[in-house]
Amino acid sequence: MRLIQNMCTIAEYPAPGSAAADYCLGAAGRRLVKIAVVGASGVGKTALVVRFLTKRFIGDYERNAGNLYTRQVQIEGETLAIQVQDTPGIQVHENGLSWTEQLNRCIRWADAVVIVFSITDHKSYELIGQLHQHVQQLHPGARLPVVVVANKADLLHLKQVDPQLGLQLAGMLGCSFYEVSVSENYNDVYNAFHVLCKEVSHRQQPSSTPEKRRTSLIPRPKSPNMQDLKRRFKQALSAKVRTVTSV
Ligand SMILES: Nc1nc2c(ncn2[C@@H]2O[C@H](COP(=O)(O)OP(=O)(O)OP(=O)(O)O)[C@@H](O)[C@H]2O)c(=O)[nH]1
Repeated sequence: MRLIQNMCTIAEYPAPGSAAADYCLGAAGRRLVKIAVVGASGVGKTALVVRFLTKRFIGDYERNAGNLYTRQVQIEGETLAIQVQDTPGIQVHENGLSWTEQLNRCIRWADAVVIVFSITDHKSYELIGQLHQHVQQLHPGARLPVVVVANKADLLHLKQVDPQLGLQLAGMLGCSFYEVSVSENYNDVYNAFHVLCKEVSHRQQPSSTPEKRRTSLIPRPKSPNMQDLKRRFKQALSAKVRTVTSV
């Protein structure tokens, strides 16, 4: 759903690489992490995004047209600019899921994706596998970091999905998993985004991989200069002459 009282919307569905999309990076010279939040309708995507951005739970929204929000996050001592793209709920039709061009553009734009389902809605859980596959298909050649979030953990009396199933599925897909109640707990929401930002941040710094660090610490042998070579050649020659004379 769409937040009635807009806070820090920059643009709606920015084209990748557009001025709006790179606003944060350009303005502050910070590294930028772009996150898309996807899932079925009504699972709490907007509530999750708003909670992450403002720490507040606001239960009153309009239907989502897809807003882009921004904030800054400290990751391992560095301040990163985070852009979070809220998306409209995935529509399920008789012949499968419908992927709008808007949604595809968002997923292509993103460095990482949050897939949300609600423990009160089994159908929203059933979409996760397809959603994950679709996300990876739109990023051929690069495995995009994805976190699976099971929301509405407070509504135990309406539970249709055991969060344990979410954990298992996320494990099978190679994703992190968080069970949250957006309405009751800020920390879990923050942690889900934080782990994703950290993963993206590490990927953006290929030079800081342990392998690269290790090689950069090994001193390169100095190539001998011509003077040095001449000196060594003379030394070797005179030693040979001495040996020959002494025979
Ligand atoms: N009890 C409870 N309600 C929640 C929670 N998270 C969201 N909701 C409510 O669930 C409803 C749907 O939340 P939204 O954030 O609008 O869901 P959405 O996924 O953005 O929905 P679409 O825009 O239709 O795709 C709202 O009434 C929220 O207040 C939660 O953790 N617990």
